[in-house]
Amino acid sequence: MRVLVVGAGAMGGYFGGRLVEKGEDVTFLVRPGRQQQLKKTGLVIKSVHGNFRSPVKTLISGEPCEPFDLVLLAVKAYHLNGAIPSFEPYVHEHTMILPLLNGIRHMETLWQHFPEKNVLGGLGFIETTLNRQGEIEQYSAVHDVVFGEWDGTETPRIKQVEKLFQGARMGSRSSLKIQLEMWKKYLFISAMSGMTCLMRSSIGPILSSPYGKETYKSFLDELFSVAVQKEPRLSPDLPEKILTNTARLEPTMKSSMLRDLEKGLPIETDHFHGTLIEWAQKEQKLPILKAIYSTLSIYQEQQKNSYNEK
Ligand SMILES: NC(=O)C1=CN([C@@H]2O[C@H](COP(=O)(O)OP(=O)(O)OC[C@H]3O[C@@H](n4cnc5c(N)ncnc54)[C@H](OP(=O)(O)O)[C@@H]3O)[C@@H](O)[C@H]2O)C=CC1
Ligand SMILES: CC(C)(CO)C(=O)C(=O)O
Repeated sequence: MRVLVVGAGAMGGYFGGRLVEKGEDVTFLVRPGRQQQLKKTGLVIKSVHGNFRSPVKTLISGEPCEPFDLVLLAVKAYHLNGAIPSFEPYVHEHTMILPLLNGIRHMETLWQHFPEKNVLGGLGFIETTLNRQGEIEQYSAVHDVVFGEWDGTETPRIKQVEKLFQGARMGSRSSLKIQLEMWKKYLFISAMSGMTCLMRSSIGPILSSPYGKETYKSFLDELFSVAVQKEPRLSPDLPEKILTNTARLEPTMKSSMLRDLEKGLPIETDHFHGTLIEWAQKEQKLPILKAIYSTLSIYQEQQKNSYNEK
């Protein structure tokens, strides 16, 4: 299977790199800066599961290339609109697009540009970031990809994707409930990114702080109250379950949004928190969600201004 990884960043670089390590036919669609870096150093993964370094095939949008069988989409939500025209020419009738972005709203964006049958549902569970040298650093035990048909059916092409990932140094599984799994991760990550960025801390100290757990649960209840209107199949005990699972994480675990914020990079708060506020009913108060979104919007404005000044 010919694979195009769109976004050779923290997550795309990691999973794409693991496929290269397995010997799969992988090309990375990159912009010129990242291409230079990859040409110089190769793709470098520094991971708790073992390091890897290798030259990789890169493609700059516009260069001629046959369409791919699978597009592994791993850009940030705020880059999606810019990225779509750059990989569109390499998508044909039978190409599967597997988005690994956090959130839900990117699905609507993809359906506006591609036939629905081309787009799978997907998730990446991993804690990874790019360091100053453009190397991929991966920290905790989890490093899994989950994928499935959006309509929950079992298809031969999903079996092909299963085969692609099997034997690579990473976890992978298909899901017949990918919509629900994406919603659950969306609530989990909205809560985790919101709380870790608000409190500027990894998860352990937040949950053991005086009102940390209580605030976390109230925040999850707010997020759930909006989500369940869009996806009524979500179970009422979901906030409690997410809190329990969050408390089991390594205490040092940070959200990728906090890692980006610490580096002064843009963040996905519009995609996570802003979307939920937009989807809420007018009468829903959502005090914690609005406080977190406001806090992160201030950061976002300051980040844009400091970037413009450079
Ligand atoms: N990092 C993590 O631990 C996890 C992240 N996620 C989710 O995965 C998604 C990606 O996050 P992450 O990997 O951290 O992001 P990164 O910023 O590390 O990587 C994104 C990459 O996309 C590239 N890119 C952007 N636009 C284009 C384009 N038009 N053409 C080619 N490449 C492009 C950027 O390249 P350039 O160098 O050119 O800017 C960058 O390297 C997000 O939705 C995030 O929430 C989910 C689970 C865990
Ligand atoms: C919490 C984590 C690391 C889990 O995959 C994540 O999705 C993120 O920070 O973007």
